[in-house]
Amino acid sequence: MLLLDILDKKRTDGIYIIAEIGQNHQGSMDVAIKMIYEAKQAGCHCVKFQKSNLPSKFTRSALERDYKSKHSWGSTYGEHKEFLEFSYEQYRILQAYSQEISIDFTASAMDMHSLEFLAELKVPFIKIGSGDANNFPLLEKAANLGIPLVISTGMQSMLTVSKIVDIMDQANHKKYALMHCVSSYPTAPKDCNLQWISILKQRYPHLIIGYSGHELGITITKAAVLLGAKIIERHFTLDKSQKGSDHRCSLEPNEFRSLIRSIENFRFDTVKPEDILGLLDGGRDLEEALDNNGREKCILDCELPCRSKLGKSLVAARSLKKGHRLQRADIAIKVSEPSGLSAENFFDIIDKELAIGLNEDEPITGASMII
Ligand SMILES: CC(=O)N[C@H](C=O)[C@@H](O)[C@H](O)[C@H](O)COP(=O)(O)O
Ligand SMILES: C=C(OP(=O)(O)O)C(=O)O
Repeated sequence: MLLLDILDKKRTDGIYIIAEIGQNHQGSMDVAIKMIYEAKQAGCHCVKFQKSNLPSKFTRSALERDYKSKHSWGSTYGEHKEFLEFSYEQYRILQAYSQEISIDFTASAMDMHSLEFLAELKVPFIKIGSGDANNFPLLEKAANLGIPLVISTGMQSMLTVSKIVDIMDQANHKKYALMHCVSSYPTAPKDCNLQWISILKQRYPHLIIGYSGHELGITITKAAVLLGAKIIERHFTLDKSQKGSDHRCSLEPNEFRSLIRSIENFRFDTVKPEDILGLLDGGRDLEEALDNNGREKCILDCELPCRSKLGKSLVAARSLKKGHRLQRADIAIKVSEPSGLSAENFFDIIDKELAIGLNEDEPITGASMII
């Protein structure tokens, strides 16, 4: 399998292409099957879905909040997500069809239950999306399962990235890649910060670095490959004009085909940014995408809406009394409404004493604890 060969450094010439079907299937198995077929025809190596167990990923109030958007499939966010979620049985059908036509099949594990389910399905690798890159217990568990991982780093600081690497090291897990990603839909060229691919490569020369892009078009993704990204993930759609948050920044089958054809014709390893502009005949957009203004990887302003909608918080895993000292099992990591302390603080609050009682799913904030 190409991805494993890339992770094992047995192949330095191939680029692994993931078609992120995500929730672009509109809740329809027929559409999902057609998308898998089209992704295979376009030359993609893998189709990827997003698996959530809704009460594990979201607090009750996050599921109950109104979701008024032209992209909404329900009146609450929970109804919307329920409409787009395939069952375990449906996943098995999609996996079997992918096997039949020889395309890799996987999903992002968006909570512990989904991680366990995907491990049971024996997918070739599990994706950890940007929303869970700071979900350290999920990363620990995934690493300890020994399954190859592809971990996105959107909405995260460099400090969080270094913690991800520490967690993988502690578990002695070596089969994983980090994806440069900006969680803004679509990402404006000036926010793409493609040079962070080079920075990740310099900082972690032993790791495979990839790119999960949300920009419009394919030129910036081609530049990511020239900068050394070995795994490419783009959202896939049959028609960009459809209802749904991700269609606009997705690629249609012909665009994927054209991206893959270009990548196959690249005959260089890593190219200097100044040469990429000439090679790709790039204009202003590419220039902006390649310029990170000397910035260290950080959480970008354009990512704040996504972080506030889908970023994970620390919440009470069960009802807890005032005065209780927090233990690992007391803390769950969920999308919470309102939000609590950001998930990357998980280890910092263990053993802290609660200043107030908390009900299950209530956010844990600075004010919840005696410091
Ligand atoms: C951060 C993250 O999970 N992002 C995912 C992957 O890129 C997206 O596909 C979201 O699931 C999608 O944009 C959510 O849209 P809505 O809120 O309309 O269901
Ligand atoms: C959120 C996801 O991806 P990314 O962060 O790479 O966009 C995902 O794969 O579910």
